[in-house]
Amino acid sequence: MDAGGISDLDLDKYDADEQVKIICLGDSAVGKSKLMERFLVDGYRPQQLSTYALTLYKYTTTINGQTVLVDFWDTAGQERFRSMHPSYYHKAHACIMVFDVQRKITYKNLPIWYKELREYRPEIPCLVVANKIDADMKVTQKNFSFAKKQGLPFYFVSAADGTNVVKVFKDAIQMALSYKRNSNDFMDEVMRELEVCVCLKVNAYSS
Ligand SMILES: Nc1nc2c(ncn2[C@@H]2O[C@H](COP(=O)(O)OP(=O)(O)OP(=O)(O)O)[C@@H](O)[C@H]2O)c(=O)[nH]1
Ligand SMILES: [Mg+2]
Repeated sequence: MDAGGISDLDLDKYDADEQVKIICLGDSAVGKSKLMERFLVDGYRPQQLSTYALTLYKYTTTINGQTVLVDFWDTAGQERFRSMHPSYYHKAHACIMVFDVQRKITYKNLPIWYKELREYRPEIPCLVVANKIDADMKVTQKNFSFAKKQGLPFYFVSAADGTNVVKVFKDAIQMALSYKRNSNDFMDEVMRELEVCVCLKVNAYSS
Protein backbone atom coordinates (compact mmCIF):
# COMPACT_ATOMS: atom_id res chain seq x y z
CA MET A 1 0.00 0.00 0.00
CA ASP A 2 1.08 3.54 -0.71
CA ALA A 3 2.21 5.45 2.36
CA GLY A 4 -0.35 8.15 1.74
CA GLY A 5 -3.12 5.58 1.56
CA ILE A 6 -3.77 6.72 -2.01
CA SER A 7 -3.55 3.79 -4.37
CA ASP A 8 -5.32 2.75 -7.54
CA LEU A 9 -5.98 -0.61 -5.91
CA ASP A 10 -8.09 1.10 -3.26
CA LEU A 11 -10.08 2.95 -5.92
CA ASP A 12 -10.93 -0.39 -7.58
CA LYS A 13 -11.61 -2.21 -4.35
CA TYR A 14 -14.04 0.43 -3.08
CA ASP A 15 -15.39 1.21 -6.57
CA ALA A 16 -14.49 4.84 -5.96
CA ASP A 17 -13.95 7.64 -8.48
CA GLU A 18 -11.75 9.71 -6.23
CA GLN A 19 -9.76 9.31 -3.04
CA VAL A 20 -8.70 11.85 -0.44
CA LYS A 21 -6.73 11.64 2.77
CA ILE A 22 -7.71 13.63 5.85
CA ILE A 23 -5.54 13.75 8.95
CA CYS A 24 -6.41 14.70 12.50
CA LEU A 25 -4.02 16.53 14.84
CA GLY A 26 -4.07 17.68 18.44
CA ASP A 27 -2.87 16.82 21.94
CA SER A 28 -3.68 13.54 23.61
CA ALA A 29 -7.24 13.19 24.96
CA VAL A 30 -8.70 16.20 23.13
CA GLY A 31 -11.20 13.83 21.50
CA LYS A 32 -9.79 13.11 18.03
CA SER A 33 -10.82 9.44 18.10
CA LYS A 34 -14.21 10.17 19.66
CA LEU A 35 -14.96 12.71 16.92
CA MET A 36 -14.12 10.14 14.23
CA GLU A 37 -16.23 7.56 16.02
CA ARG A 38 -19.15 10.00 16.24
CA PHE A 39 -18.95 10.79 12.55
CA LEU A 40 -18.35 7.25 11.28
CA VAL A 41 -20.74 5.25 13.43
CA ASP A 42 -22.75 8.02 15.11
CA GLY A 43 -21.70 6.56 18.42
CA TYR A 44 -19.81 7.58 21.51
CA ARG A 45 -18.34 5.48 24.32
CA PRO A 46 -17.09 7.71 27.11
CA GLN A 47 -14.18 5.53 28.24
CA GLN A 48 -10.74 6.64 27.19
CA LEU A 49 -8.43 4.37 25.30
CA SER A 50 -5.57 6.39 23.92
CA THR A 51 -4.83 5.72 20.28
CA TYR A 52 -1.81 3.50 19.81
CA ALA A 53 0.34 5.14 17.14
CA LEU A 54 -2.17 5.27 14.30
CA THR A 55 -5.60 4.12 13.20
CA LEU A 56 -6.77 4.39 9.61
CA TYR A 57 -10.49 4.51 8.80
CA LYS A 58 -11.84 4.13 5.29
CA TYR A 59 -15.10 5.88 4.51
CA THR A 60 -17.01 6.09 1.24
CA THR A 61 -19.54 8.76 0.36
CA THR A 62 -21.25 10.09 -2.76
CA ILE A 63 -20.72 13.71 -3.76
CA ASN A 64 -22.33 15.05 -6.94
CA GLY A 65 -22.81 11.50 -8.22
CA GLN A 66 -19.18 10.58 -7.66
CA THR A 67 -18.07 7.98 -5.17
CA VAL A 68 -15.38 9.42 -2.96
CA LEU A 69 -13.17 7.24 -0.79
CA VAL A 70 -11.92 9.09 2.27
CA ASP A 71 -8.97 7.86 4.29
CA PHE A 72 -9.21 9.30 7.79
CA TRP A 73 -5.94 9.08 9.69
CA ASP A 74 -6.18 9.24 13.45
CA THR A 75 -2.87 9.56 15.21
CA ALA A 76 -1.89 9.42 18.85
CA GLY A 77 -1.46 12.88 20.33
CA GLN A 78 1.05 11.43 22.74
CA GLU A 79 4.51 12.85 22.50
CA ARG A 80 6.26 9.51 22.18
CA PHE A 81 4.79 8.86 18.73
CA ARG A 82 6.04 12.14 17.25
CA SER A 83 8.70 10.40 15.15
CA MET A 84 6.13 8.84 12.85
CA HIS A 85 4.64 12.11 11.76
CA PRO A 86 6.39 12.59 8.37
CA SER A 87 4.58 9.60 6.88
CA TYR A 88 1.41 10.70 8.60
CA TYR A 89 1.43 14.03 6.75
CA HIS A 90 2.43 12.48 3.44
CA LYS A 91 -0.12 13.27 0.70
CA ALA A 92 -2.75 14.54 3.13
CA HIS A 93 -5.41 16.72 1.47
CA ALA A 94 -6.93 18.31 4.59
CA CYS A 95 -6.37 18.47 8.32
CA ILE A 96 -8.76 18.62 11.27
CA MET A 97 -6.93 20.20 14.22
CA VAL A 98 -8.58 19.63 17.58
CA PHE A 99 -8.28 21.15 21.06
CA ASP A 100 -10.21 20.59 24.29
CA VAL A 101 -12.10 23.66 25.53
CA GLN A 102 -11.72 22.33 29.08
CA ARG A 103 -7.92 22.24 28.96
CA LYS A 104 -6.25 25.51 28.05
CA ILE A 105 -2.90 23.89 27.37
CA THR A 106 -4.37 21.99 24.41
CA TYR A 107 -5.35 25.35 22.87
CA LYS A 108 -1.95 26.84 23.65
CA ASN A 109 -0.29 23.92 21.85
CA LEU A 110 -2.16 24.52 18.58
CA PRO A 111 0.60 26.72 17.10
CA ILE A 112 3.07 23.84 17.62
CA TRP A 113 0.82 21.40 15.73
CA TYR A 114 0.12 23.99 13.08
CA LYS A 115 3.80 24.79 12.52
CA GLU A 116 4.56 21.11 12.07
CA LEU A 117 1.63 20.68 9.69
CA ARG A 118 2.82 23.59 7.55
CA GLU A 119 6.36 22.22 7.39
CA TYR A 120 5.03 19.12 5.63
CA ARG A 121 1.86 20.41 4.00
CA PRO A 122 2.13 24.18 3.41
CA GLU A 123 -1.09 24.54 1.44
CA ILE A 124 -3.72 22.05 2.58
CA PRO A 125 -6.98 23.24 4.15
CA CYS A 126 -6.92 23.09 7.95
CA LEU A 127 -10.07 23.21 10.10
CA VAL A 128 -9.77 24.17 13.76
CA VAL A 129 -12.11 22.37 16.12
CA ALA A 130 -12.94 23.28 19.74
CA ASN A 131 -14.23 20.01 21.24
CA LYS A 132 -16.16 19.10 24.43
CA ILE A 133 -18.50 22.12 24.47
CA ASP A 134 -21.14 19.86 26.10
CA ALA A 135 -19.16 20.11 29.34
CA ASP A 136 -19.82 23.87 29.57
CA MET A 137 -21.76 25.67 26.84
CA LYS A 138 -20.48 29.04 28.12
CA VAL A 139 -17.15 28.39 26.41
CA THR A 140 -18.81 29.21 23.09
CA GLN A 141 -18.85 32.86 24.24
CA LYS A 142 -15.09 32.82 24.64
CA ASN A 143 -12.76 34.21 22.05
CA PHE A 144 -10.39 31.59 20.64
CA SER A 145 -8.51 33.81 18.23
CA PHE A 146 -5.91 31.37 16.85
CA ALA A 147 -8.04 30.23 13.92
CA LYS A 148 -9.07 33.76 12.97
CA LYS A 149 -5.47 34.99 13.11
CA GLN A 150 -4.41 32.20 10.76
CA GLY A 151 -7.47 32.62 8.53
CA LEU A 152 -8.73 29.10 9.27
CA PRO A 153 -12.33 27.88 9.59
CA PHE A 154 -13.35 27.34 13.22
CA TYR A 155 -16.04 25.12 14.80
CA PHE A 156 -17.39 24.52 18.29
CA VAL A 157 -18.21 20.80 18.54
CA SER A 158 -18.99 17.95 20.89
CA ALA A 159 -18.20 14.32 20.16
CA ALA A 160 -20.29 13.43 23.20
CA ASP A 161 -23.59 14.90 21.98
CA GLY A 162 -22.74 15.21 18.28
CA THR A 163 -22.97 19.00 17.94
CA ASN A 164 -21.47 20.13 14.63
CA VAL A 165 -19.55 16.89 14.07
CA VAL A 166 -21.14 15.99 10.73
CA LYS A 167 -20.67 19.60 9.58
CA VAL A 168 -16.94 19.55 10.34
CA PHE A 169 -16.30 16.25 8.60
CA LYS A 170 -18.44 17.08 5.55
CA ASP A 171 -16.68 20.45 5.21
CA ALA A 172 -13.31 18.73 5.58
CA ILE A 173 -14.16 16.25 2.80
CA GLN A 174 -15.31 19.07 0.49
CA MET A 175 -12.19 21.11 1.20
CA ALA A 176 -9.94 18.08 0.69
CA LEU A 177 -11.57 17.40 -2.68
CA SER A 178 -11.26 21.03 -3.79
CA TYR A 179 -7.63 21.06 -2.73
CA LYS A 180 -6.91 17.85 -4.61
CA ARG A 181 -8.61 19.06 -7.77
CA ASN A 182 -7.10 22.52 -7.80
CA SER A 183 -3.64 22.20 -6.35
CA ASN A 184 -0.55 21.59 -8.31
CA ASP A 185 1.36 20.03 -5.49
CA PHE A 186 4.95 19.58 -6.53
CA MET A 187 5.81 17.47 -3.50
CA ASP A 188 2.97 15.05 -4.30
CA GLU A 189 4.54 14.47 -7.69
CA VAL A 190 7.99 14.01 -6.24
CA MET A 191 6.82 11.66 -3.55
CA ARG A 192 4.51 9.59 -5.75
CA GLU A 193 6.87 6.69 -6.25
CA LEU A 194 8.32 6.72 -2.77
CA GLU A 195 7.10 4.05 -0.42
CA VAL A 196 7.21 4.39 3.35
CA CYS A 197 6.21 1.54 5.63
CA VAL A 198 3.71 2.36 8.31
CA CYS A 199 1.86 0.04 10.61
CA LEU A 200 -1.84 0.41 9.94
CA LYS A 201 -5.03 -0.80 11.48
CA VAL A 202 -7.69 -0.57 8.76
CA ASN A 203 -11.41 -0.19 9.42
CA ALA A 204 -13.94 0.20 6.60
CA TYR A 205 -17.12 2.27 6.80
CA SER A 206 -19.67 3.39 4.26
CA SER A 207 -22.34 6.06 4.32
N1 LIG B 1 -17.35 15.69 27.75
C1 LIG B 1 -16.75 15.28 26.63
N2 LIG B 1 -15.75 14.40 26.70
C2 LIG B 1 -15.18 14.01 25.52
C3 LIG B 1 -15.62 14.50 24.26
N3 LIG B 1 -14.84 13.94 23.30
C4 LIG B 1 -13.98 13.13 23.92
N4 LIG B 1 -14.18 13.15 25.25
C5 LIG B 1 -13.45 12.38 26.29
O1 LIG B 1 -12.08 12.71 26.19
C6 LIG B 1 -11.29 11.54 26.36
C7 LIG B 1 -10.30 11.42 25.23
O2 LIG B 1 -10.94 11.17 24.01
P1 LIG B 1 -10.15 10.50 22.77
O3 LIG B 1 -11.04 10.60 21.58
O4 LIG B 1 -9.64 9.17 23.15
O5 LIG B 1 -8.92 11.51 22.64
P2 LIG B 1 -7.74 11.49 21.54
O6 LIG B 1 -7.54 12.91 21.11
O7 LIG B 1 -8.04 10.51 20.48
O8 LIG B 1 -6.48 11.03 22.42
P3 LIG B 1 -5.13 10.26 21.92
O9 LIG B 1 -5.56 9.06 21.15
O10 LIG B 1 -4.39 9.93 23.18
O11 LIG B 1 -4.35 11.24 21.08
C8 LIG B 1 -12.27 10.36 26.49
O12 LIG B 1 -12.36 10.00 27.86
C9 LIG B 1 -13.55 10.87 25.97
O13 LIG B 1 -14.64 10.31 26.60
C10 LIG B 1 -16.69 15.44 24.24
O14 LIG B 1 -17.15 15.92 23.21
N5 LIG B 1 -17.21 15.79 25.47
MG1 LIG C 1 -7.12 8.81 19.89
